[in-house]
Amino acid sequence: MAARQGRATPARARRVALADALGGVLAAPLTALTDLPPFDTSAMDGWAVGGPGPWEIRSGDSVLAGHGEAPALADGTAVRIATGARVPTGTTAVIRSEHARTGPDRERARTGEGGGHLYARGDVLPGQDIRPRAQECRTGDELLAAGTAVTPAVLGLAAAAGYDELLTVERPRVEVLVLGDELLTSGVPRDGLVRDALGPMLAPWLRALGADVVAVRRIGDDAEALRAAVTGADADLVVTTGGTAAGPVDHVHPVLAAVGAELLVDGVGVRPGHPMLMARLTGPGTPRYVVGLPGNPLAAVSGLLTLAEPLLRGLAGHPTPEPCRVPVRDAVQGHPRDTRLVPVVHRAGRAVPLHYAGPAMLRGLAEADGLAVIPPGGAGPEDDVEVLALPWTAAASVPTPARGGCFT
Ligand SMILES: Nc1nc2c(c(=O)[nH]1)N[C@H]1C(S)=C(S)[C@@H](COP(=O)(O)OP(=O)(O)OC[C@H]3O[C@@H](n4cnc5c(N)ncnc54)[C@H](O)[C@@H]3O)O[C@H]1N2
Ligand code: MOO
Repeated sequence: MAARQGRATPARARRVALADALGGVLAAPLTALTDLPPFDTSAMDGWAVGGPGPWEIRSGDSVLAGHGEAPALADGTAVRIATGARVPTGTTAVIRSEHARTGPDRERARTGEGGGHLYARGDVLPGQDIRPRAQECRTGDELLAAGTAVTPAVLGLAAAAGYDELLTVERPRVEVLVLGDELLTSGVPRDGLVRDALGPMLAPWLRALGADVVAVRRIGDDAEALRAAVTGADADLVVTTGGTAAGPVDHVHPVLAAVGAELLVDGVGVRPGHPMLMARLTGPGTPRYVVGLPGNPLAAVSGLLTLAEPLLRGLAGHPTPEPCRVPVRDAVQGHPRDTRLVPVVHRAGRAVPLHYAGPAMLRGLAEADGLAVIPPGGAGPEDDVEVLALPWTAAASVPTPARGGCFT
């Protein structure tokens, strides 16, 4: 549902300099602005030759990379050429320096004129060591599809193909509203107050998911302040933390009802995180979304991975990744009706469940590289389970074709 909503929302595109495009997503196909190579190019340092040898060496002349077009090469002649240089018209092959020898011409030697002839040490095949123009692509060829993630390699290809800027999907703008009167922003817990663990965690996490986090605001348990923050946010997505349950100061549901938001998800069968929600705010412009994360920190992460991440992925134009399935090393207790998410770490091709996986705990998660999806009733040793990757480990994971799983 979250992924579908994200994909259905029209993406905004913007032009960015190559140097600023890393990590973005192509908003349009990357088509070649040039043939590649743009001209017939020597692949080796050596000799450009015309026709069959031996060849008379064109003296006083070398064809270098980056130079304009050299004079045409007549049949039976050769000229020194460097790797990357444009081969002169009339060139039928390039011979590497180590595959040729030069010999003074008898007549020139006799007259003391110098110069000489070039002899191949082996067979010379027509076209050898010439990279023909457009070998890699022709102008207008589609090199990469819209939706491709901009990696360092994509930047290199785009530059080679003539781009100074790329059209990328604008990063979804996200505001984070951290709710709760009991939260401290520094020091150790005291007098019933606890440290805000979500503010410091969510902004970088959301950035790693491709979001532009425009603000992290701390709001007490104050319905009016929450209403003002939700309606006044200049963002595609507002992520709230805490206040999703039905306690006396849990204001998320009443505020969403008061502002006429449409609840798309109102609680899920997953532990921790069952009170998570997603809503759409209607109004002028593109739809804005609210994802309400429960206050318990691991419950918040559960909502982050299962609601906010797929929504953001859709809004940012990222394709949906293939699910990873990995065998669990140890039995994992399940919930009788709901799915459980359990922090795991990959060891020797197995997902090892970690301790300290309670809804209010981050100790297991901080050591984890994924969250295993444990079906109702639990999983036995060696059962294959889906593992949700964490953004900082997802980049390092590779699919294993045999089982379709992912191992870091
Ligand atoms: N009667 C019921 N009570 C609760 C239920 C239920 O089904 N019936 N569900 C529980 C579950 S499960 C969760 S999860 C929480 C969700 O509650 P809220 O989203 O309303 O969150 P809060 O009440 O605001 O906080 C819960 C807990 O988390 C701590 N918290 C909140 N924000 C932060 C933060 N930024 N950093 C660290 N810790 C935070 C807060 O102090 C509370 O301890 O509801 C249960 N109750
Ligand atoms: O959903 Mo609660 O997250 O079980 O802690």
